Amino acid sequence: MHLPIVDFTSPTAPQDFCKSLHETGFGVLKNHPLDQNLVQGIYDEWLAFFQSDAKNKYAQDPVKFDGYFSPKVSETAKNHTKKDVKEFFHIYPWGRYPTEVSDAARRYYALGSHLATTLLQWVDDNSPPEVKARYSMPLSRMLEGSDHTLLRVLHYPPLTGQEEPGAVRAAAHGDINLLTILPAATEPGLQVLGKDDAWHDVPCDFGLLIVNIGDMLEEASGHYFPSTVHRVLNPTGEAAQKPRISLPLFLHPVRDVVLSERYTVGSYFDERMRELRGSY
Ligand SMILES: O=C(O)CCC(=O)C(=O)O
Ligand SMILES: [Fe+2]
Repeated sequence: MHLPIVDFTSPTAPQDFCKSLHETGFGVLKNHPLDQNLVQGIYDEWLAFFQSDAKNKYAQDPVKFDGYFSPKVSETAKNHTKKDVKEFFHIYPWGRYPTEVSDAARRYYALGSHLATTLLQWVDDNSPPEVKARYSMPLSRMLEGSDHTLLRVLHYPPLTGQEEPGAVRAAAHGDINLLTILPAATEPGLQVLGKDDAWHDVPCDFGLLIVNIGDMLEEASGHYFPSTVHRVLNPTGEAAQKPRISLPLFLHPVRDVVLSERYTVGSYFDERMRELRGSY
């Protein structure tokens, strides 16, 4: 499996990027407009936040889904039984936001959402006519007026050796949403499952932006754009002593957007949530 690095500023970027999304479910961009200093600043201040007790003031709301998810309540991926070795904070525009950090993550949320609109326009423009005919509205408009888009700040703590056997940083899963954008994390570890059934490292040089198709866009495109399974492996050797921070932005349309003949965004999401609960 080949994951090409597409130069955002190249005249052929939209086509190259969408070819990669179609063939692998992933697209990797360099020279993109999201400011690296902003991303680095978020990594630094949120690592300090996760290393402090302040996080416990923001315990997650089980209904609204915002706030701090400790390793004890962290996710179990679909069809897995062990909890991932991670903790995270969910940022929504209407949700809680720690006073201990600057507004950088909020600014990133807005910039990332704006870039996602451009990328969805690229996807729309480069969908074959029979795929495009399936979309109930232009893809870039699917995010309009939505406050369901989620910025997740993830902290994978250094390994202690006390982890439950078989538990990993992020077990193999597909993302539920439309599209995910993810700046290269502070450490490697992200892998994607190829059509060859083998795991491949996703390029992780600092400054790259990784974009992947979620289940909702797979459904809306009649599977032309695949939502590819990915995972984050536990590091070994010296790297096991290092924390890892990552910052996925999960783009979510409003609930009444029609994805396909079978699903709206709302009915799709509810079904996936029921399945997830069933797997606990
Ligand atoms: O931490 C990463 O690199 C990826 C995280 C991820 O796939 C997720 O949270 O859905
Ligand atoms: Fe993911």
